[in-house]
Amino acid sequence: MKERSRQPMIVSSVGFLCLFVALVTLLRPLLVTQELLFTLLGVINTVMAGLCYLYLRQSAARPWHGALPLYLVAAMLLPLLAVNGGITSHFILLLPLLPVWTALLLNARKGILVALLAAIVVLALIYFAPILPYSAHHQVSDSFLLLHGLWLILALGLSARIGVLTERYVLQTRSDDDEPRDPLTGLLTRRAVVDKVGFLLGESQEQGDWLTAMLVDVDHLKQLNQRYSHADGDQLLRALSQALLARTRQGKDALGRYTSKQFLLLLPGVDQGRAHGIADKLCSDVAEHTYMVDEIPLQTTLSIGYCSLPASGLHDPEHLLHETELALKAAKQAGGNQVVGAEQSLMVNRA
Ligand SMILES: Nc1nc2c(ncn2[C@@H]2O[C@H](COP(=O)(O)OP(=O)(O)OP(=O)(O)O)[C@@H](O)[C@H]2O)c(=O)[nH]1
Repeated sequence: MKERSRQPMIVSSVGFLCLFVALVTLLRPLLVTQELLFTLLGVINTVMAGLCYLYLRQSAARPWHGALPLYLVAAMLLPLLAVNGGITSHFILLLPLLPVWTALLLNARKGILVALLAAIVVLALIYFAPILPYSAHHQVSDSFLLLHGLWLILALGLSARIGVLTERYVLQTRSDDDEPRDPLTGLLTRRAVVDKVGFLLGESQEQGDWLTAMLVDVDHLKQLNQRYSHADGDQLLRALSQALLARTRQGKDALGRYTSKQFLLLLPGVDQGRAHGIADKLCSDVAEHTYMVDEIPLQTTLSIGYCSLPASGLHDPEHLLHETELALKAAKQAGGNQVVGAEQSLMVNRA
């Protein structure tokens, strides 16, 4: 999902939610007789959504903003379900919208997680049906409740799948110009390249292939900045990012500036053996190269940590990035100018 376009979508969806809840609260008593309690809950929900909307409109984008509307909906929906007959409540029909909405606001993996959580809520509502207030449990059979629950769980599964397809469509149709770029190097920003980890991991698992994540750190940049100048350091970072970019396969690999002096390279279809070869070659090429910056010959070295995950097994993006960071940490601790793979780094960290 696009970093820059997500915030307006979050704000407008919370605004829409606020309007929807306010209208239902106002109009529903005109159409059906209902307890005062529902109007009260509706008013509370409208105020909550309104406050969230005002907050989102006024504040700068934050990484957790995408999750805010989802917490809001959970805070609105769960009390309504608890007092309005649980699984037989018509409010439950809103539940299958959540996974696809999560995929749009966050990512498809979180959408799948929300679908699982919602399925647990459905099962809990079936279990607690006899004690829920206003429950239609006494008017319907247990088998009806189970069938209704099954239908909802299927709808949640379908919604999660639509979320996955939507995310894939957006990522595939996004042109390079739309991607958020780091101003110094022109590479993808940290957020944009981390977004790609989940997408590429999902693709490699579907295709039964490997995915390698490689973190490349520039050694002793502080020393170089102090000896020459920060501007020279900037130029060196630019030259290194171009050297890395030249090694990526267009339309396949992804490269971004992960931290100020670290680059994240994502290599789909590359296993441990190939990853080690690529990293070794990169390390030695950079160490042997002399970069001309303002007519000053500069030399530097790189430390590289990588982690290659096979298609088998359940992996998530956080796990892949964590293992890669550990591998890089091991390479730095061993003195820099070297390559460490995740398995090696685990051995180093255990020792
Ligand atoms: N020129 C330049 N320097 C940067 C940039 N971002 C961070 N730095 C510098 O990178 C240095 C990082 O310092 P350290 O964390 O000690 O890392 P290091 O000097 O590379 O040492 P090791 O990581 O141990 O090899 C600091 O001096 C920062 O000022 C940047 O965008 N441009």
